[in-house]
Amino acid sequence: MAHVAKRDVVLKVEGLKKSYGPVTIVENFNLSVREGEAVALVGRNGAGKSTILRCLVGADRPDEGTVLIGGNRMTETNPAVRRDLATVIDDLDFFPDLAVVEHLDLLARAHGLEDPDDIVDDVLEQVQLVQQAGQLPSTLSSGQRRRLALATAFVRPRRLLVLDEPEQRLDVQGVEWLGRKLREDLDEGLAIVLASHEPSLIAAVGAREVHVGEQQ
Ligand SMILES: Nc1ncnc2c1ncn2[C@@H]1O[C@H](COP(=O)(O)OP(=O)(O)OP(=O)(O)O)[C@@H](O)[C@H]1O
Repeated sequence: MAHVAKRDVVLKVEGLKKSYGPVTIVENFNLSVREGEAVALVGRNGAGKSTILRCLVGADRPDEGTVLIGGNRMTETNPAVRRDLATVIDDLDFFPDLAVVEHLDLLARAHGLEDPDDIVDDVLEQVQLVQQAGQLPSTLSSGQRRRLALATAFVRPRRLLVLDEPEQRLDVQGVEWLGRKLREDLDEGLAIVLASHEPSLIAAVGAREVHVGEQQ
């Protein structure tokens, strides 16, 4: 069904520039993403997709340009930005002595969810880690660790979800699940930006493709 109401812009990036030493990786990058919209950054290895994502989430500081999330300027310390933004861009560092379920429980409570137990159970089921709920992160397979990383984003409130190659190390069913899950998030009004090399995921999510690094 077409929504008549105009959807809010959740992410606005203007004039982003990032160099490492003398090498400019990204220049004059602009992006606007509304509620219920997904954008996939695509392009060759080294094109600058992760660099852009790192600037969006405050993990790296752009040399020029502005990043607004929910109308607030991106700084990691801004609580309004942190409330709106869920992100999985690197392999997460987990607490070595906290079990899978304890990680998710901690995050859900830290974000003040009313029913943390229900949400944690639900997400554990979605990422198929129910049987591993009591295991420590070091005992998980690499794909299971990836699922736990994704679960940390799904267990908390969010308006904007930023994911860097979320398909990494997921099996075929996992990639299919992720496509459905992101589609559901979009239907609930979330905005999503991902970098991906997996056309089937981009298609399943219905993401608008933005090509990075092709002007050089
Ligand atoms: N901290 C850094 N110092 C120097 N160069 C860097 C740094 N981080 C990234 N680069 C360089 O910036 C370029 C863009 O890297 P980036 O990780 O953004 O690419 P990408 O599009 O995400 O690639 P991939 O598809 O391989 O993940 C690469 O040439 C990389 O070597």
